Amino acid sequence: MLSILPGKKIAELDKSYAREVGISSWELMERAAESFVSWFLKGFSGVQEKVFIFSGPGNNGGDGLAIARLLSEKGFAVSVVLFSSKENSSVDWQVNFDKLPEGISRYQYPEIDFELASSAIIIDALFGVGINRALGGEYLEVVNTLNQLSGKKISIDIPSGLPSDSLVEGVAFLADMTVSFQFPKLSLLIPEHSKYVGDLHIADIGIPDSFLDQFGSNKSFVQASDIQKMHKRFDNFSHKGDFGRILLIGGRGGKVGAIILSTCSAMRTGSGLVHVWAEGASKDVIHISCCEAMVEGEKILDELDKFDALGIGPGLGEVPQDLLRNIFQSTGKPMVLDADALNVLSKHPELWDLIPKGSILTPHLKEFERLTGKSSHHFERLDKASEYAVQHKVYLVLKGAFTSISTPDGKQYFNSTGNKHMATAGSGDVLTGMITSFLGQGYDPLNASLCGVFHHGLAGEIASKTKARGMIATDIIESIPSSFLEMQID
Ligand SMILES: NC(=O)C1=CN([C@@H]2O[C@H](COP(=O)(O)OP(=O)(O)OC[C@H]3O[C@@H](n4cnc5c(N)ncnc54)[C@H](OP(=O)(O)O)[C@@H]3O)[C@@H](O)[C@H]2O)[C@H](O)CC1
Ligand SMILES: [K+]
Repeated sequence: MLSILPGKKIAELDKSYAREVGISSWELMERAAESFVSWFLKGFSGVQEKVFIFSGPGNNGGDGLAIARLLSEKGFAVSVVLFSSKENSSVDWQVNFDKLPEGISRYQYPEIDFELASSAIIIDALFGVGINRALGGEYLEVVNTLNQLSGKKISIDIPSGLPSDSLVEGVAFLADMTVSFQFPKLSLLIPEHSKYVGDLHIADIGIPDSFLDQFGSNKSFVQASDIQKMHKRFDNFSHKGDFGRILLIGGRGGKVGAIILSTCSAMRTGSGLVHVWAEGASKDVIHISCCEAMVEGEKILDELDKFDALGIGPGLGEVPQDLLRNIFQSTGKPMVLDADALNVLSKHPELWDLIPKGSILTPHLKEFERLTGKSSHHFERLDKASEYAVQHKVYLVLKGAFTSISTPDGKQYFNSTGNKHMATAGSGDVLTGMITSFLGQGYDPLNASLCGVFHHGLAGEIASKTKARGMIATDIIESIPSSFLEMQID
């Protein structure tokens, strides 16, 4: 798992890693440049030959110069635009400046005709994690101009102008793609910055996770290789009881569709037995839509002990708080709480400390706001999520791009799968079914949350390859099996 370190720790990280493995800071920069270039060649080989690199005075600018050299060696027509004098630039910038091959065109700002750059790929190497104030003067001027150009724009490490751990002030580079080194900076994961970041790619520069761990970050970025290890393995003698018996509670009135989505997704996630509590006419509809499920009446609420996990909320509608209170008091097992169950909790904070420890709450941003009040930005929301999880000893899954999972011990995990097409009705109900299913299969609440969120996102990515903007929640469910196949989970 990749630790997410604050920007101000990165210089320290570089220094101590270079010392540990006996390489120079320039060699580490070279690795970063090579990693960027190998990513670049996969997407841009033969597409476009002209590249303009805007290089600032620090090591981000130094990365830009090293990349200029490597791309020029690969046959691209590279130009660099410089801002500071050599002596006012970082040491490794100077080394890379001296290594620039003859064939690279050099411009000293403001002596550049932007007309030349307008048909090129623009690489932003103005500032990285060392930015310490809002853009001003010629940097502001150039970023404003570049932001008007229509060609492909790529940022190295972080779009220039974005601080690594706080909200942007003023102007920042609008990248189509950002290639961040080793781990994503926190700032790249928040919704307010999404228009600057574009598509995010993480470029490995060879610093092992275990080395990053020494820096004691409580935030991590979760990738496929982490998730693979969290899965339980079953064998040929496993029977449906081993895959868990779960109960889903919701689907009242006109919202039966929500609990059907949760039910079908729990089945597709591998649950052995899925029971659904529903009322009135909803029962028949559930039977018809998901014939593998068992539909239960009110009496089942007296038999909660026989279930390995509960998922409560999708399509539940307004219910008296006593329903939740009774459920909380009659089982100590962790459960998944979503949608209308969260709305009951928002109105009744007196229930918060009755929630069984280790339960998983899955609010989207609006539901989270109802629970904890308005936040002025996502950094504040993340802090509140962490506080809530610690205080009430629950897992708080805050849904959205890079869904975060806050834990009772103060850690925060960020998911790496999913895309914009998943913002569709019922997508959250699918997630509830998936997490409840994993919980019922005996995964601990953290692994159930991480695996649920990861496979939900991966299934969404797979479905959107053929459905794109037309994707609906059912398509995500249909792609859950492919997400297991892709990860070689049998
Ligand atoms: N492990 C890794 O991830 C590696 C990352 N690398 C790259 O290095 C940068 C960080 O480099 P650093 O030199 O620390 O910082 P910057 O390049 O971002 O620039 C800092 C310089 O800019 C000046 N500054 C700061 N803000 C402004 C501003 N708004 N306007 C003008 N100038 C500004 C600052 O100096 P001051 O004295 O003026 O404050 C600095 O001189 C990282 O992002 C990666 O790209 C390494 O290449 C390899 C390992
Ligand atoms: K940059």
